Amino acid sequence: MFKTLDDLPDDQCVLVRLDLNSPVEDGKPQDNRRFQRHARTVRELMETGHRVVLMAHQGRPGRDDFISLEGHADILAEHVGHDVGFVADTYGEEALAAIDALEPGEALLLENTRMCDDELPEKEPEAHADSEFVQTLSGHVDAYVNDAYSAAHRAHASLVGFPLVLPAYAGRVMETEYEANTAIAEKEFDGQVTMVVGGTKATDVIDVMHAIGDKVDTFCMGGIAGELFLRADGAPVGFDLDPEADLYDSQWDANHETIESLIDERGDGIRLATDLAYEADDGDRAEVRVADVDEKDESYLDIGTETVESYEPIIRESDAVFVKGALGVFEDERFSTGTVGVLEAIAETDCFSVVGGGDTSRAIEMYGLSEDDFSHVSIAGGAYIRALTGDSLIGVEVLQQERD
Ligand SMILES: Nc1ncnc2c1ncn2[C@@H]1O[C@H](COP(=O)(O)OP(=O)(O)O)[C@@H](O)[C@H]1O
Ligand SMILES: O=C(OP(=O)(O)O)[C@H](O)COP(=O)(O)O
Repeated sequence: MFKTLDDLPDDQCVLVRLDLNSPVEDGKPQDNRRFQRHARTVRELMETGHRVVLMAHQGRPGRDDFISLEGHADILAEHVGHDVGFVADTYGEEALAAIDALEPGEALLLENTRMCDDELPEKEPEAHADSEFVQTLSGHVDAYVNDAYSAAHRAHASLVGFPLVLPAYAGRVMETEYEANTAIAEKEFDGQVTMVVGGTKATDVIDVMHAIGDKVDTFCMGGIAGELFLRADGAPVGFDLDPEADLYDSQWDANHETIESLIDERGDGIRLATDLAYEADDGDRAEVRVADVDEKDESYLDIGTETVESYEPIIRESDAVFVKGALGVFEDERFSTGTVGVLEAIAETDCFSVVGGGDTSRAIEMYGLSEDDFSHVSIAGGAYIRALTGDSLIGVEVLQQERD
């Protein structure tokens, strides 16, 4: 097990890794469950008199959601109930001066860790620990807290480097998500187990579908992942109309062999959409049967109504349902039918259910569903699905290693 905030000595300057990676609309981060959950860790550290230095990432370089964390500091402060400062620097002089000036009970958010060159390359923890980023920041703090369970599957510097250099602890979100997801991975179900797979990060899911396959009877597919499966099944869909967007093509290149072998192996255990929705010229939602598509000339933004109706009875007959990723662009009400239909079907049954993903779990409150209707709502997506396979997460592993 790892040490927690209960083991942290008094009066520390703590470097805390959060996961505030959020949906971005018009260049602004959108409030979501991640702020609310991490606020608990931050508030506890501030109110017990520590000096709190926060690190987090947002988006991926080159994407529209790769933005500064300035707006995140304001949203976090609202949830914490105390001011949270912001400095537009990751570990340069400005950041170090701001850290050194912190008073007990104050908190400061550093700039997007992915703006620092040392952060992103996936490397061994030892190599990250030697980086200038980790060595420099470590010299200005006493301890490291990792609260970012939902990013713990990534071997990035801010997640795996610091625990080798500083006394390291798990934050409250790390602790609760780890306990919940480990317990879920160990659960056995008598009846049908269904996994609803969608979202944009198809690679994260497809990577582990073989390993999860033992536990899951039926996969119901949607989102980008679902369209890639349709392509492997011979439909003329599942590629980028605008190659700049790169939602499909590189994920297809990386995963098509795995997808083809999954379809071969599992046959009917993988349910694909039979119809898809798109935006018609008049701006309304329109639907097309997959069998009638000769050539992809629309972006498909949701599974169709017939598909939702075919997934609902599978969910009603299940003992356990896991959701990873939205089945459509639910943020736009016209394309929320798939995601909301599936969530409502789960909410109406008393099956064991987990909804995962920072983005996907937002659909619950957006469409008037209650968190209480699900057994567990995780703010982790890729990390939770990996945990279900029983595999460890690198960010958790380094926290668990005892150091002198
Ligand atoms: N067909 C689609 N085209 C574009 N985006 C989609 C599509 N289907 C789902 N999405 C998007 O997927 C996002 C969630 O996916 P992802 O980031 O992989 O999951 P999470 O963060 O919940 O783990 C949602 O914000 C939704 O808008
Ligand atoms: O949002 C995240 O993961 P998720 O979408 O799987 O929940 C994490 O912040 C990891 O982000 P990344 O997938 O860009 O490495």
